[in-house]
Amino acid sequence: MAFNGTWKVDRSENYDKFMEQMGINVMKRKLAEHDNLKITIEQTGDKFHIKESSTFRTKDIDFTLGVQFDYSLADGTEVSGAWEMEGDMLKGKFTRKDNSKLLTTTRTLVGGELVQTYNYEGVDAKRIFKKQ
Ligand SMILES: CCCCCCCCCCCCCC(=O)O
Repeated sequence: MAFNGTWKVDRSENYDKFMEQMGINVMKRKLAEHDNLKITIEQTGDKFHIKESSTFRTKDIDFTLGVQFDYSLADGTEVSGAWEMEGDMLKGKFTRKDNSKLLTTTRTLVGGELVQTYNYEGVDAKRIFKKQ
């Protein structure tokens, strides 16, 4: 499956502003900018297993496309939502449990890189991952 493999973050765009909009304090944002995030994606049909590793934590996540699940962001913010596949793009819609606001995210492959976009309350960001 196209997303399968291990992806290491290479660069980010507007990620600091996005995290600020999320309410993350400046100290945590500075650390998060250099989190060395690595995700391993294993897709089998509509089921995904994700291994996430960063300077903050390692975490295993299992989800099925279209099925809601709970997830804790690295800063502890809890969200609930689901991923859907639309064409070649993964689209995620997650709702924060603390304030019911929507965080949307997409994953797509562009020129051999995995591009993940984020939107929260009008602020967009991107993180671009290279395959290992
Ligand atoms: C603390 C910075 C905010 C980062 C936003 C991350 C949004 C991720 C949404 C849900 C991810 C589910 C698990 C996964 O597919 O990797």
